[in-house]
Amino acid sequence: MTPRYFAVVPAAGVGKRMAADRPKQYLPLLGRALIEHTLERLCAFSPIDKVVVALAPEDPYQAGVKALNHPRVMRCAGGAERCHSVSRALEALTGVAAEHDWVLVHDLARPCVRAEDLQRLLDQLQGHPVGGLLGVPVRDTMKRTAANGQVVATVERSQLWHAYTPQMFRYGLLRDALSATLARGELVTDEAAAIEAAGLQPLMVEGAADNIKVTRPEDLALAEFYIARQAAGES
Ligand SMILES: Nc1ccn([C@@H]2O[C@H](COP(=O)(O)OP(=O)(O)OP(=O)(O)O)[C@@H](O)[C@H]2O)c(=O)n1
Ligand SMILES: C[C@](O)(CO)[C@H](O)COP(=O)(O)O
Repeated sequence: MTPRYFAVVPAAGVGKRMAADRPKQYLPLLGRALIEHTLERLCAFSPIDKVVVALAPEDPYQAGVKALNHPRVMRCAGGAERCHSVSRALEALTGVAAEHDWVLVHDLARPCVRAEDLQRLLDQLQGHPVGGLLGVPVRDTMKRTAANGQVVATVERSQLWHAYTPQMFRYGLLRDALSATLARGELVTDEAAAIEAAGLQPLMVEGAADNIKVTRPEDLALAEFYIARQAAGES
């Protein structure tokens, strides 16, 4: 049976590292809240049937967000950590997604994601037994330090990647791997880590480096720069 595609969007963070007057998903980006950009891109990608957005239960800002009223958007309550928010969004798909359907987990905080990268993920994972994620190769020399800041090693970088999102896995596999991880009392910062903990190997799919996560204040200007470059047709 042809699998369907669902997006899960963790959007319940408080943006501590942004140190702004509101959660970063509601900060202006080119005149619109950041959340509008990310959800608009996901809703415009036609293979995606539904977008489940995990929001903070007490979030007073969501009322003004146009994209949250898109017919394909569902909302659910997020959790204390990103992995809890993802787990709750997967629960919200119970009875909606079939076990073999694909779930693309994408950070709300990544508004620059390109449609061509979403399509590349679908194309390259179509027949893959596990699933995978977008990422970019590390470009700098990588060092490991001790707690005191002293460099203890140079890490061989030819097989090192920055893990990005979306991270795309079969619904049943991701749900079970993540719930097993959480049941062990472990926290993971991405979905691939839960899949790896289940002894499986996700496929890394190289994507555009401009699919950045807006984390710190300077990232807002960077995201605006990248979105403007994309609009001008620059790769
Ligand atoms: N309990 C949480 C924490 C984070 N997120 C979401 O996970 C994505 C990536 O997390 P991050 O960039 O760390 O966002 P914040 O947790 O808000 O940032 P900070 O760590 O600086 O507070 C964001 O879209 C964020 O909204 C979430 O849904 N639920
Ligand atoms: C999922 C992620 O964006 C992959 O790099 C990253 O792990 C999120 O980390 P955060 O600390 O929750 O932003």
